[in-house]
Amino acid sequence: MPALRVDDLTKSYGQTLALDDLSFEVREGEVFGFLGPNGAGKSTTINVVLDFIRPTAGRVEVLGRNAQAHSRDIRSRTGVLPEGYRTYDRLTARQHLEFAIESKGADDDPEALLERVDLADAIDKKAGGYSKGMAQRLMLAMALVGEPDLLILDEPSTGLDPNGAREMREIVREENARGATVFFSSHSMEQVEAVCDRVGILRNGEMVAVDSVEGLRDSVSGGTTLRITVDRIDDEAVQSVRALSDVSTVTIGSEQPPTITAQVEGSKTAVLTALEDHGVDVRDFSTEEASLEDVFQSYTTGTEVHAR
Ligand SMILES: Nc1ncnc2c1ncn2[C@@H]1O[C@H](COP(=O)(O)OP(=O)(O)OP(=O)(O)O)[C@@H](O)[C@H]1O
Repeated sequence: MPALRVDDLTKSYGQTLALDDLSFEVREGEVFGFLGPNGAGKSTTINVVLDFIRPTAGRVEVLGRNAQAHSRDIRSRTGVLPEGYRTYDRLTARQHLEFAIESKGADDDPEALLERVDLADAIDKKAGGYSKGMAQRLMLAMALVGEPDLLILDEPSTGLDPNGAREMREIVREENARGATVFFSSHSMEQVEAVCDRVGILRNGEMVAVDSVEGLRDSVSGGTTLRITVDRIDDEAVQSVRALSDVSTVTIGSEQPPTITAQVEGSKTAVLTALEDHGVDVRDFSTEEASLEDVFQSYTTGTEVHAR
């Protein structure tokens, strides 16, 4: 049984088609990154999953139950970090957590939860005085109440500094190790890379790719970029590199000493050998994979992106 199953989900807001026949699954026990640019439909999907909004068409099952018919039961087994801040200025962190613990019928210790998110020092301070990052940490602590089977985190790194973002990733790993399925949305490939088993990329309300980070990288990178520093440019040598079946693009840099840059799908040695066979001296070479941001860009803008 998948932890989350979305089937042919469509959501229109008047003329705006926010979700267009969207289907995907999140497996039980995995960390799934839900990526997409602004307006792609991530929050809309999460809001349907939690039954905060109703779909125009389609079906969603969460933890094996229909999202609309069993929303109360689903919410009691799900921890949610919503988009934006929903803290109450006049309540302290302890009071926020006591409220969350009571409404879930859980027995967590507020202080222990706040220690996990590094906010224990502010336990009795009112949330009105919190920074954005502190409010986000408090929201995360509230999501952890009751050891949920499913954690849904909408843009969890919002407002967090690099330390906070790292701690958030650690918590995701800990929760996953405990057995929770984690579904989190992000604009940033970098955020999901470190923790996700699989990533789904949403664009204009449609899933354009679902794969492991490695799989996504392989699918768009067009291979590896091979950058070779040579003693001189020899036209015939360059032609022989272009003629190799594994090589797609070859560009020549005008700096001194000159460089030849080639997109290579297969053997890099064949490229070096082709140059050397024409008497060109290879002084140095380096290889680079496509960055994950390149991968994301290629899926979400439609432009072809090669490894840099
Ligand atoms: N309440 C609403 N009324 C009308 N249109 C809406 C509403 N909520 C979302 N939309 C539209 O639906 C589309 C998807 O929005 P959504 O907020 O789900 O995207 P998102 O991927 O979460 O974006 P972001 O990363 O900016 O949070 C957008 O075109 C948005 O303008």
